[in-house]
Amino acid sequence: MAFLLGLANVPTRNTDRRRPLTSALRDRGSGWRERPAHNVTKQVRGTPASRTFGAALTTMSAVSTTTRVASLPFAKYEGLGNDFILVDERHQPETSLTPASAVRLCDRHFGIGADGVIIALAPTQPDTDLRMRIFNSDGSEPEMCGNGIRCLAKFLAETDADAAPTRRYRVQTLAGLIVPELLPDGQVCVDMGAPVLEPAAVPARLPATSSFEGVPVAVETTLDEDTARLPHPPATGGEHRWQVTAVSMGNPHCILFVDEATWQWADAHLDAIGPQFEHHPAFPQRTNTEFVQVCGERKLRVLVWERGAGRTLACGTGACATVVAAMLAGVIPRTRHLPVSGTGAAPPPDTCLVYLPGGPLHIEWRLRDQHVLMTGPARRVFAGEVST
Ligand SMILES: N[C@@H](CCC[C@H](N)C(=O)O)C(=O)O
Repeated sequence: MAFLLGLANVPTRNTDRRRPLTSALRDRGSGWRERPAHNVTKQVRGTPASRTFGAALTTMSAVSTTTRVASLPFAKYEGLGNDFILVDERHQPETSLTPASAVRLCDRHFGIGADGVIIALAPTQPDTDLRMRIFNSDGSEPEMCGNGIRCLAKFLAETDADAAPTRRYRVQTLAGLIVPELLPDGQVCVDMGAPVLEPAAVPARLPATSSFEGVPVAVETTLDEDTARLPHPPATGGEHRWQVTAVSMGNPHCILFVDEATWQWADAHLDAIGPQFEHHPAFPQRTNTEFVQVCGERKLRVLVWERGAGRTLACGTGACATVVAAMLAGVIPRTRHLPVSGTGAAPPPDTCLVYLPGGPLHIEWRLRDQHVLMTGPARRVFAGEVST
């Protein structure tokens, strides 16, 4: 409540000089209404009576200033419409924010509005530049966030006014070391590490149906357990069985390859069916869910329901997990390009285009080390200060 009062009383200061805050908010449709700024100055210029009233307001404002809790500088970024509040706390090893404050900041009506809050902290491991923590908009803490880490890299470079044409950051996350790199064209390429495929490690209570390099994997496994409770597209007459592939990119993903009609049905009913997959007993730590349609050679169209955030416009870890699942399931080929001696030609990478509602991501599942590389945009929307 203290936060809400603070937010109502204190005009947010737009520290991004390039753009007025209110126009940025209006443009992005953030749902944050423009509040009248302190109009005390106007009132003190009126009649003696209103001058007194104005003076009283000034005092009230001063009182609320002294009782107000800390003001938190932030910047809001988006990666394909997956939006985050970025906070720089690299001067300390632990964050001052709590899951509850993250929920309030992410609120699209009473807060700044975002899918999550990302905090940059001092590193606690050698050979790393910083530690990242992230809270989903429901206050839960995921292990990783693909779009978020691109936003983090841009935020760090812009905060530090880093003019270097390329910049790599070695970021400590709950999913291990992740390395985003700013490219000269403004995009960010992230080495997301290798996927985790063993069902127990995803974690998913699903039987292994196949193996990949000696590791058991749950590929296109029927969600038998509780199938009756899951919704079914009407066209299937209730006989539909959901086939899922479980992949972790540090965080769990449940990937479903569906036809056009089912994709459209899932899109129309996502708010109802998303939570049923997210909380399905086969995923003991809940799951992100991707409904995927193959829409061309090495092109996938993905609808996302995120654990802890609901429907989002994009999910970077989801796009990576989807490409891994598609190659494991043989939905798209994984070409074993071996360098041909003598030609000198570099083998074409196993790259896919993943179309999310907010736009496309380039994803490569690299043969050399099984790492997944994700390339896409990240952009500052506005910056300001908010009382917490
Ligand atoms: N949008 C993110 C994923 C954020 C975390 C996710 N909601 C979870 O709980 O695992 C991305 O771009 O990867």
